[in-house]
Amino acid sequence: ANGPVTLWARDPAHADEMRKTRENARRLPGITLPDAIGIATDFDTVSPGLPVLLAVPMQQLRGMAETHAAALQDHPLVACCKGIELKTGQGPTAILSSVLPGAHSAILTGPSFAADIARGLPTALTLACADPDMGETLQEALSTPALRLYRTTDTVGAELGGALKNVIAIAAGAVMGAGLGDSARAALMTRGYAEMTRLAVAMGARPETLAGLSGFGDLVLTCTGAQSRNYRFGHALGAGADFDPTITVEGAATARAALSRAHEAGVDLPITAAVVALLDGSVSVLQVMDRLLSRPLKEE
Ligand SMILES: NC(=O)C1=CN([C@@H]2O[C@H](COP(=O)(O)OP(=O)(O)OC[C@H]3O[C@@H](n4cnc5c(N)ncnc54)[C@H](O)[C@@H]3O)[C@@H](O)[C@H]2O)C=CC1
Ligand SMILES: O=C(CO)COP(=O)(O)O
Repeated sequence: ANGPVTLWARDPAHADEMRKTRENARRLPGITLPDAIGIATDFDTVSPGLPVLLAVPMQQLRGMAETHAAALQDHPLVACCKGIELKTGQGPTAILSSVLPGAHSAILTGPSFAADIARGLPTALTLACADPDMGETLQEALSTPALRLYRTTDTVGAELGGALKNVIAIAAGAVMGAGLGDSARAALMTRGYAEMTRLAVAMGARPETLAGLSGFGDLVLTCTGAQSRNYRFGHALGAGADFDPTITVEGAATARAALSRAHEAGVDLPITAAVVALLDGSVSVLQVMDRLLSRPLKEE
């Protein structure tokens, strides 16, 4: 809507197909790419200074940034991924700073299914950037009449909200897949939100960021929206059904990464620990629920 925009793809055959059909049939079927979107396989065709949005899975962000470091360093960088890197415990903006020292980076996160945004449906997101001036510039450049961006300088809070809600969404899906009911899901979402806030605040986040779009907002969407891959993956786990292993499910690696960060910080994450146990296959959903329900009674 604010074009022109260049869509970069690493696979030349896929880029050619999208140029011919004006559709990304593999990732976004049924949406015609607007004329203002050009398709490139060469990063160098993007004019220096224009923001680059990095929409790759979390565990691939470092490798992608390293491969294209020379081309990326002249651009403001906006990470669109949600998660914590398994091998370092870092979030997207810390990864970009470590690969590209001196790079200006931000994170775009919040409740949004790509297919909804592509259809022009109303959506509100969080743009987090430590540099307030750059945050304001990006907020204006990326907002459209249907896509409303709120800004914050709390990158830690925005990143952790987006990362941790995926873990809780797996748990919510598992509860529903196992037939434990809407009330159980509501309990899990609420205690999950407490857990997300506990870890994020221990990592330096502001609690009000977690209460915003990037935390609470995205938790609600992902734990209730059938489009969510994390929710659907959890649902399959709970129902004992198969799930296509090629689908990106960010919460799986992030659950493990969050748990090790929580251990270091001395923070208790019972739901995240339960998700990791489920992923390991060491317990069933019913055993996990029994464990959670039999914890000592305490104040809310
Ligand atoms: N799909 C959605 O509705 C939303 C996705 N996100 C986040 O965006 C991130 C990406 O998700 P999706 O685009 O949905 O995943 P996806 O799996 O559908 O697509 C990821 C794309 O990245 C490419 N890719 C993977 N590794 C790469 C590498 N090393 N170098 C270059 N390209 C690489 C893949 O070929 C693919 O085109 C995730 O962290 C997700 O949580 C955030 C909000 C909404
Ligand atoms: O982050 C998302 C919605 O805000 C997309 O969720 P999934 O990755 O679970 O599909």
